[in-house]
Amino acid sequence: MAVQAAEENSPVLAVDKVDVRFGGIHALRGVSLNVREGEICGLIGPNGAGKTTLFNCITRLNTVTAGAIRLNGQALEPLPPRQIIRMGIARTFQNLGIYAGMTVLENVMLGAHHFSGGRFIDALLRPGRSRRIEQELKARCADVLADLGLGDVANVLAGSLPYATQKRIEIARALASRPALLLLDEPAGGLTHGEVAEFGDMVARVRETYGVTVLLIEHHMGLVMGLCDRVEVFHLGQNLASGKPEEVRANPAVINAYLGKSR
Ligand SMILES: Nc1ncnc2c1ncn2[C@@H]1O[C@H](COP(=O)(O)OP(=O)(O)OP(=O)(O)O)[C@@H](O)[C@H]1O
Repeated sequence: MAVQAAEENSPVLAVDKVDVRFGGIHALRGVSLNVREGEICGLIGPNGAGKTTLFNCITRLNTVTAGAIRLNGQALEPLPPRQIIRMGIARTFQNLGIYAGMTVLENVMLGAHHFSGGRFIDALLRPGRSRRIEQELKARCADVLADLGLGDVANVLAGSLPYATQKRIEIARALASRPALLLLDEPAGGLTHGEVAEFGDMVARVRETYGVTVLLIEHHMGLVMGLCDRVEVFHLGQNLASGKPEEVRANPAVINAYLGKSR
C-alpha cells in the first residue's frame, strides 16, 4: 500500500541536482525540480538563467555534467536523442519549426511518424500493412487537428498561414506523438496580446483533452500567471524559487532578480 502511494505521487519529470558545464561556463548548478502528472508548470527566469539548457538536457541535446533526469522513473541520460520522443517527450522550440512547403496535415504527420513502424524494407515487403498504418496515422493526426481547431486548414500549405496558426500547428505536431510530457520553449514569443490569451486557452484545453503534463518556459508573465499551476524560477543556473504563481509573483527574491517593476 505504501509502495502504491509512493508510485501515485511520483513525478512524471524528476530533475535531480543537475549540473551542466560548457567549458568555462557553468550553465546549470545543481538544479532540481519535479513536475507531476497533469500539471502545467512554468519555468521562468532572466536571460541566461539556464532554462533552455535544461530543456536541452531533457531532450538529450545537451549532456548533464552531474545529476539525473528521469521520466516516470526512467533515467534519460543513457538514451540517444532519437529515443526521447519514443519515451513520451515532445518539444517545441523558440523558433518556429514548421515546414512551410508542406501542408498542415503533413507537418503534423511528421510528429507521429515514429509510430508508423513504416521502415523502408517493411514498406517494400508489406505494402498493404504500410498503407493501413499510414491511413491510421492520417486519421489520428486529422483528429488532433480537429481538436486544435485546425481541421479546415489541414490541406493548406503551412507557410501560407498566419504566425499564430503556425504556432498551433507546432503544438498539434507535438501532440501527434502522444507525449506524456510536453515541453514548450517560449511559445508566446511573437504573438499579439489577444493571440497569447487564445494560446493559453488552447494549452489548458490540450491538458484536459490529452491528459498531458506540460513544462513551459515563458517570459510573458500574463500567460505564466494565468495558465500555470506552479512556477519554478531559475537565476544564474540555480533554483531561485518555486510555488504557486501568486506566491512566486510576490517573492522578493524573484522580484529583485527578474520581475522587477514589470509585474
Ligand atoms: N552550447 C552552449 N555552449 C556554450 N554556452 C552555452 C551553450 N548553451 C547555453 N550556453 C550558456 O549557458 C547559459 C544559460 O543559457 P540558456 O540559453 O540555457 O539560458 P535561458 O535561461 O534559456 O535564457 P533565455 O531566456 O535568454 O533563452 C548562458 O550563459 C549561455 O550563454
